Amino acid sequence: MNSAKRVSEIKKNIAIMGGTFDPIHNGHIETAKETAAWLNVEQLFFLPAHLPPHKNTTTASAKHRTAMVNLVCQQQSLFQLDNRELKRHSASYTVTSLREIKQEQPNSRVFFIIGMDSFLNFTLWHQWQTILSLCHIVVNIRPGYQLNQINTATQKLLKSHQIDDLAEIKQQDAGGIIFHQNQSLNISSSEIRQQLLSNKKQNNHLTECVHHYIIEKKLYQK
Ligand SMILES: Nc1ncnc2c1ncn2[C@@H]1O[C@H](COP(=O)(O)OP(=O)(O)OP(=O)(O)O)[C@@H](O)[C@H]1O
Ligand SMILES: O=C(O)c1ccc[n+]([C@@H]2O[C@H](COP(=O)([O-])O)[C@@H](O)[C@H]2O)c1
Repeated sequence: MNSAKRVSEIKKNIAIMGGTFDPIHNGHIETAKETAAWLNVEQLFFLPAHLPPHKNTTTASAKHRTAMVNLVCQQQSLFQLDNRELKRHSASYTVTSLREIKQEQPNSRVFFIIGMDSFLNFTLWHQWQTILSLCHIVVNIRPGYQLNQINTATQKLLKSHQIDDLAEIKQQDAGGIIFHQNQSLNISSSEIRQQLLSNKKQNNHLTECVHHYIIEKKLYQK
């Protein structure tokens, strides 16, 4: 085999964290940093959902939510915004975004990062089997959500797809599910929206630029 061929076969690892980010908070940011370090990737893409498939509504518009994610990305070179879902006007199915990403970067190995709460419903996701053919799923343990809450379909899925070793999952292009235990912060966007309703001046769970943006644009008020 010549060296050009060997180089072209080297997979680029890509980490993607999708979410509603209504708003993006330190739980997302710290989890993203830790998981990126653990996966040993130089870049992590935040993928804000325009119309989150399993949420009836959002409080802030997709434009504002994406703008807040963008502010965080501008502060840290590790992070990059992927705003492709903003450009689509139908439900923001992950499978559609992953198909596009794999088409753009066929030589990549994609790690899609989700929290345990999202994973508990994974077998309800649109074309979840196809998702597993396009990426690996990294599930971050999140306080309050336990693996013993999974349904039978997910238990079956884990039997055939769970991989416990990071080195082993990197041998495959896709189809693995791996759990990651990090120093999860017990924070959620819904709690933060509640806090913002009662005390707008200070919030320890938001980065300063995001908090400023929220105040400036008068988001999450009554
Ligand atoms: N504190 C956290 N630690 C680890 N993962 C998290 C945390 N908060 C959110 N996530 C994960 O990040 C992704 C995007 O989450 P999302 O934007 O829905 O935030 P959320 O805090 O769960 O929002 P909400 O409270 O409105 O449901 C999901 O996969 C979710 O599981
Ligand atoms: O594609 C789906 O059917 C699907 C269903 C639920 C959630 N997702 C994705 O999972 C990520 C986390 O979603 P959420 O609703 O917890 O913010 C985000 O990227 C969503 O688009 C995707």
